[in-house]
This record gives sequence, C-alpha cells and structure tokens, in this order.
Amino acid sequence: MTSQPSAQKSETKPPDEPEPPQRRHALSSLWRLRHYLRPYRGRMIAMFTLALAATGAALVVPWLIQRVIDGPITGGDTSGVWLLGGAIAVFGFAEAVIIWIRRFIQAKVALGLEADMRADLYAHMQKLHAGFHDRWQTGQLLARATADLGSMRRFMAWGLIFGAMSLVTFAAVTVQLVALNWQLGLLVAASAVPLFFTARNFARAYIVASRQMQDQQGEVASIAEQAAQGIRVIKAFGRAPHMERLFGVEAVRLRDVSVARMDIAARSWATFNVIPNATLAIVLVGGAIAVAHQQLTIGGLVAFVSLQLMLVWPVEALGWIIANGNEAMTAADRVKDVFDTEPAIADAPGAVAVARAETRGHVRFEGVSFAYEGVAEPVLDGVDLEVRPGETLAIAGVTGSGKTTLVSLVPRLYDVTGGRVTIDGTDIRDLSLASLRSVVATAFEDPTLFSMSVRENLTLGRAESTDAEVAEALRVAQAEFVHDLPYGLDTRIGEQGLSLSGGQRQRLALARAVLVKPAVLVLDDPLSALDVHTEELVERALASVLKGTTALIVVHRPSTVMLADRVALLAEGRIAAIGSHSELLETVPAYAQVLSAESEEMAA
Ligand SMILES: Nc1ncnc2c1ncn2[C@@H]1O[C@H](COP(=O)(O)OP(=O)(O)OP(=O)(O)O)[C@@H](O)[C@H]1O
Repeated sequence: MTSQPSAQKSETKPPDEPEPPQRRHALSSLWRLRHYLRPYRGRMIAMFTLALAATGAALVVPWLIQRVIDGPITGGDTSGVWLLGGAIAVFGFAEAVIIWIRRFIQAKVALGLEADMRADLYAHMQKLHAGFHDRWQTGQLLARATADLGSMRRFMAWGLIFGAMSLVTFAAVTVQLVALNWQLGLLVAASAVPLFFTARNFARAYIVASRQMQDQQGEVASIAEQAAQGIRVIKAFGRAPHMERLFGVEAVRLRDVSVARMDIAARSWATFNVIPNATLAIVLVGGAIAVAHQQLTIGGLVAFVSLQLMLVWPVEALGWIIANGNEAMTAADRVKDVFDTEPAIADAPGAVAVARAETRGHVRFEGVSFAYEGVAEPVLDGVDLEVRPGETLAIAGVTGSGKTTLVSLVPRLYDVTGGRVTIDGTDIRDLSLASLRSVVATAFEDPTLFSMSVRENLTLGRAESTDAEVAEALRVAQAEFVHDLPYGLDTRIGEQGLSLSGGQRQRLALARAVLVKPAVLVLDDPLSALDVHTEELVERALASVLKGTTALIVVHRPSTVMLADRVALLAEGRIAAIGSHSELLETVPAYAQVLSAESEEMAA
C-alpha cells in the first residue's frame, strides 16, 4: 500500500502552487473566466438596465424637491405641493420596485454562476490524475471549491454591477451638480482625484493581503480536514492537545493575515468616507454663500445637497467593490491553478475503446519503469512480467518494494515512465480510459466507501448490476452481513464507511470489484483485515471467480498466495523471481523471508 497521502500532504504546499500573484496576472485569470457570464448575458443586461432605471428614478427626486421648495413653498401655493409630492412618492416607489426586481434577478444569476463554476471545477478535479491529488492538500482544493468560488460569484454578479453603477451615478450626479452650480459642481468632480489615488493604493496593497488570506484559509481547512479524518488516531495517541496547538498556530496566522487585510481596508475605507463628507461640508458652506449672493436658490441648494448625498454611498461602496474585485481576482488565480493543470492521464488521440466481451485479459509489463513525480529514484526499473488470460498472479515483496505501485499501473492510476503495459497486445495508453477501467477492476487494501447506500457503493463500477449479481458478489466476498444492517442494501453508510469494521469495509470493496466482472482483477492485499476463518471462506468463494479472470493480487500472507497460480517476487524495482509458491520457497531464500515464518509452516 502507498503511504497515507494526507500525512505527506500536510508537510508541503502543492509544488505547483505559484507565489502570490501580480495584479495583472490575477486580473487576466478573472478575465479568462468571463465565459461563465455568457449564459447570463441577457439577465446581466436586464440587471444593468434596471440599475440604470433605479438611478434615473432616484436622480429625479432632488429635482422635484427643488421644484417644491422654489415653487409652491416659496410662493405659498399649497395646491402645487400635492402634485409634486405625489410625483416624488411615485418615483421613490418606482425606484424601490425596480431595485427589488433587480435583486431577484441578481440572486439567480449569482447562484447560477457559482454552481456552473463549481460543477466545472469538480469535473476537472475528477479528471486530474492521482499524482495531482497526492501533492495537493485537500483543504486547499476545498477552499478553492467553496470560499474562492464564493468571492468570484460576489464580484461577477454584484461587484461588477455596483462598480459600473457607482461610476454611472458619479458621472450623472456630477453633470447635474455642474448644471445647478458649476463652481460647486466642479469641486465635487475634483474630489474624484484623491479618491482615485486612494483607490489605486488600496487595490495594490489589498490584492497581496487577499491572496495571503485565501492561502491561509486553505491551510486551516487542510488541518481541520485531517483532524476530522484522523480523529481516531489522534484520540488513540492522546494527541488532541498537539493537534489543537497545530490548528491554533494556523488559526492565529489566519487571524493575523485577516486582520492585516482588514487593516488595509479600514484605513482606505476611512478615506473613502471622509472625502465625500468633507466635500459635502465645503459644499454646504459654499452653497450658503451662493444662496446669500443669489447665485443659487434655496431649492437649488437643497437639490444640490440631496444629489450629493446620493454620491456618499457609491463612494463609500467603492472600497468594498475594490476589495471584492481584488478578492475575486486572487480567487480566480487560485482556481486557475487547478483549471490549468492538464490531466496527465487522459485519452490519447485516436484512443480505442475495448469491449469487455472481446477482452481476453492478457496483461504484459514490458521493460516497465516508474518514478513518482518529483522523486528521482524510480520505484520500478525494468519490470518484465506476463499474466496470461485467466491466470492469477500474486505479487510479493518486502514492504515498500513497489507492489501497490506496480498494480496501480494497470488501471492507469499512474502512467509508466518507461516501457509499456499491454492488455491483449495493445498498449493501455492507446485504449480509452473509460473502457480500460471497465475491463480492469481494483480493490485496495484501504477500502474507501462513500457516504451513500451500500447498494450505491457496491454498484459504483457497474450501475446496471442486477440484484442477483449483487447477491452473488456479496457471497463471494462473504459480505452477506449487509442484509442484517437496519435497511439492508439501502442502509446509508457513514463517511468512509466508518460505521463498519475494517474487515467489513474490505469485503464490501472486494464485492464491488468482483461485481464489475472484469477481464482483469487487481486486488491489493484485499483480505488483510479478515480473520483466518473468514479469509478462508472468501478465498474459497473467490477461487471460482478467479478461474475465468486474469488477476493480479498483492500478497503479504501465505494464505492469500494460495489463490495464485504463480507468484512474482518484486525486489529492487524488478521481478527477482517468478514461479509457483512451492518452487520459490525452495529456490529463493528471499521469498521465504518475505512471506515470513508462516509461509514455511504452511509449506511444511
Ligand atoms: N504517491 C507517492 N508519491 C511518492 N512516493 C510514493 C507514493 N506512493 C508510494 N511511494 C513510494 O514508493 C515506494 C513503493 O511504495 P508501494 O506502496 O508501491 O510499496 P508496497 O510494496 O506496496 O508497500 P507495502 O507492502 O508496504 O504496501 C515506497 O518507497 C513509497 O514511499
């Protein structure tokens, strides 16, 4: 078996995870994902039009107020107030309705966008080879699929519209202000200059802080995920305080980078608040002077101030929009890291599909070498091995000799780095992955079961299996205990099947592989968790299945070797010896050592 990847993963960051992004790169990462907006183009245009209409309705109100003050109020004509007051109410109500409709559409667009991106990201992660998942922390992937997509959704569906509307509002209000009083209007327009510089400096600092926080969120998620997965080990070793400390260190780091990020935001947002309010104070003084000099009516001043108040929120929101945009850019950069990883194991051009019925299951390893990514030393170095159709070949070797690695090459969980593996004479890289995996079925020593019903877990490799076939597979794997579960085959088993014992999980995983009725069955020490009696029962039933199937079985125990027609001894990356169990016991001392004293007893 391979060593626990999560243990390795906790030590290192993904090697292909880049350094914090340059603003330009982050922007281009977000830009590259613009196609997700395409299906929502119509609704985005509708949202923008509605936002414009709401702003238009809001802009009319100060103009009407000016008419009320300068007309009916100044002239003492109360009858005119009703009409203008009614118009103000209509426009105010219209604005509220339009905003409500826009928000309704916006929520659908936002959630639809996020769901689309998440579905694609998940599909892509599923296509990525096992080597990618070995190197990436699960928490980092989780953070990308949740928090990062959330940031992108917020910007694409809200930030973009609000940003555009803030600019439109600023321009429209400024034009109106200049028309009312050009000196004061230009003063308000000039306040855009300090705003621009504040916004630029804020954006530069915030993008780095955002990326640091997002990366750290991934670290915290990784530790939490490992702690949840390894809760039994942690408890058994009394390491809860140690794990708490580890988590605490990362959580404090997350708090620190989040506080640093908010610090940058708080300072800039204070400026975003101060500028419009300071401008408003100056306008009030200047406006009062203008009214005194009869350059502006009282109604004009009230309209001016009302219009200017309309700018306070868009300017204050600028800080949020920039922050949101930066978070979306760095999130897109992080998501792009995953999207840009090409599946190293994929269908070759012109890959052919093999049919199960036509596959004899003649497996050959021809001069096969293999080294894990980033590891110089090869695990396998020139393996030549033949498994004839219908033959059962056991692979033995000391721990860490590469048995799991060797059998993982057959379903192409990893690709050879030298030589080739063939099935019925065809290089498996020339077969379509889907068809290869339908003729090769695998059961691992550490059987992963999913949080779904027993039936769904069993039929994972062959959804169309009949009840009779399921029953037969359960019999072969001696897994009939499932019928005693509260809902039988419909019992939902816990995450990773934790509510079942190790041996029960192993038997279900074996039944799942057998159910596929594969041409080539790969079993990686599938009976290691069973007691001797159950193992014997499974072996007896399995023997009938193995008769018509080519099988490669990784073995540690002599009892499992008995299933095999021949045994290959793997040592130093090569096949050191091959033959029947008794031949090897007699002629290869290393073989007897590998299978321990137990093997000698059995041979005797
Ligand atoms: N994902 C991986 N990345 C890097 N190295 C790995 C990976 N998986 C396994 N190795 C290394 O490859 C070597 C062979 O591992 P493998 O699991 O194939 O051995 P094995 O013979 O099946 O061991 P065991 O009998 O203990 O199950 C070991 O040195 C192991 O540390």
